Parts: sequence; C-alpha cells; structure tokens
Amino acid sequence: MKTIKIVIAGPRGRMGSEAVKLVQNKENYELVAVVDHKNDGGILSDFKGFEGIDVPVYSDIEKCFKNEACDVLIDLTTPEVGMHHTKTALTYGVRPVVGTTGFTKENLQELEDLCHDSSLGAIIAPNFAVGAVLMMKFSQMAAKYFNDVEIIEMHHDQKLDAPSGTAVKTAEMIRDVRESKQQGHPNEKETLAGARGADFDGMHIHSVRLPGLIAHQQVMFGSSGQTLQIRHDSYNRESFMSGVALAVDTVVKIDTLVYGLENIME
Ligand SMILES: NC(=O)c1ccc[n+]([C@@H]2O[C@H](COP(=O)([O-])OP(=O)(O)OC[C@H]3O[C@@H](n4cnc5c(N)ncnc54)[C@H](O)[C@@H]3O)[C@@H](O)[C@H]2O)c1
Ligand SMILES: O=C(O)C1=N[C@H](C(=O)O)CCC1
Repeated sequence: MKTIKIVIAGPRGRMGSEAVKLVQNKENYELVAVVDHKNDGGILSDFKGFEGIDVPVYSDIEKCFKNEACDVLIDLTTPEVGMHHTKTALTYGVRPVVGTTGFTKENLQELEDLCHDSSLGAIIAPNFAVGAVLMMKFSQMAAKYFNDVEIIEMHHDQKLDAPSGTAVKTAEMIRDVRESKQQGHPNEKETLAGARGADFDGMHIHSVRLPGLIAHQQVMFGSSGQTLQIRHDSYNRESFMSGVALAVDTVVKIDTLVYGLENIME
C-alpha cells in the first residue's frame, strides 16, 4: 500500500486533534507537517497533548508546501482560512480534503474551476459522519413524497457558522427533488425577527446552539395527518473519522472537485 503523505491544518482544534490521531494510527498515512497560526518553526510536540509527534509546524501554508513533499491537505479550520488553504493546496499540486464548513456557492465554484484547470481532485464534505450522510440521503428520498419540511440543526455553542454546512447540504439535496414551495401561511408574520428560521427555497432551517451538544440534526416532514422525522446524532468527533479516511483514500485517485461524502460512498 502506497504511503499517503498528509498535512493537517488546524491540528489543535476539536476536529483537527482527532484527525492527527487518525493519521498517526493508519499504517499507510504519514503526517509530514501541520499548519497552525501559533508556534511557526516549532514542532507539533511542543503543544500539550501531542507528545512524541515531532513534525514541523508552519503558520504560512505556502512555506509548508514549498518545504514539504505531500499528497493531501486535511483542512479543519475556519471558512476564510480554509478557503485560502484549499486554493493554495491546489496551486502546489496538493489534493485537499476539507471538513471546514461555511464555504459559499461562489467559493465552491472557484474551487471547482481550480480543480478542473489543475486536474487535481478535492473533496469538501460538510459532514464526514456516515450516519449523517444517510440522514441527508433519506431526507432527500422523503422529500419526493413530502413537500413540507423544516430542518433543525443543533450544535455546540463554539460553532462559528450558522446554519451548519450539513443543514445547507441537506436543503440543497432536498431542493433537487422537491417541488418548490413557500411553506407556512402566505400571510404569516414574524413578531420576533428570526422566529421562522432561515429561508431556503421556501423551507426553513433552524439553528440551535447549546453547550453539551456536539452535532445533531432533525429533518421534519409533514403532510395531512402525519409527520416523519429523520434524525442523526454525533456524540463524539471520532464519529467523523471513518469519513475523513474514506475522503483521503479517494481524493488521491480523482481529478475533480467532489462536494459531499454521499458522492463517494458506495
Ligand atoms: N465536515 C465535518 O464532518 C465536520 C465536523 C466537525 C466540524 N466541522 C467543521 O470543521 C471546522 C473546525 O471545527 P472545530 O470544531 O474543530 O473548530 P476548532 O475551533 O476547535 O478548530 C479550528 C482550529 O483552526 C485553527 N486555526 C484558526 N486559524 C488558523 C490558521 N490561520 N492556520 C491554521 N490553523 C488555524 C484554530 O487554532 C483551531 O485549532 C469548522 O468549520 C466546523 O464547522 C466539520
Ligand atoms: O462541530 C461542528 O462545527 C460541525 N460542523 C459541521 C457542519 O457545519 O455541518 C458538521 C458537524 C459538526
């Protein structure tokens, strides 16, 4: 099995630290460097919790790619930083696996064009948990039969983006099959701004943020006399790692942008 050389951006984050463990534990993965806005020029083991992992730390991703031969970048940072990292990776011939959420439609288009021009693969997955991907697919199936749907996503209160990437992706997948409809009463009025959540093609997305939560989503469908609820819960961040590994193993074999893990799950 060929070794896949990996750089992780955001290694000290909630997801990044789990990704470091994944890469350390997989026989054919090699962590060659990390990108962190602190400790430029140091080594990862300078940080508490990473004892024995003596790979270089770079704050400048360009410098990292100039100095280190690598195949894949795993980015788990913030939307603006993640976009910069992803574009830079493609410029240096490195294939990105992006878990960072909050990318805009325009961001995705720009990255798709970059992948096309460079013939490099990239995978952007708003949710790496296999159960969450199934929840999205089951919701898409249900939307053929139920026109009315509300998406309730629930996350920890340190999350920066709302709605979640998963909720946006779910809404996009539903939109692809649902007959467009403005839901609720035509004369409904919010007496408190935001009460009906965000509007996506006439369906509504509600974002809950609470300490104690990790990542959860409930998709509620309703029609005369019945409701259907499809729910997924991630109780820890290990739940995302088999999806990260699938994305790493796949990205080295493809030459286009893939948006969503459902497109590479068999
Ligand atoms: N796709 C998925 O399955 C999935 C799952 C969980 C989280 N996420 C997303 O992943 C991202 C990270 O989530 P998190 O909970 O780990 O957040 P976090 O805040 O714990 O981690 C983000 C890390 O990025 C680092 N960072 C910030 N600026 C940087 C820079 N310029 N260079 C390098 N590193 C930098 C921070 O130091 C921090 O350690 C978010 O966008 C989140 O929505 C995706
Ligand atoms: O913890 C987060 O932040 C998560 N973000 C993703 C999203 O925005 O959909 C997925 C799960 C966790």
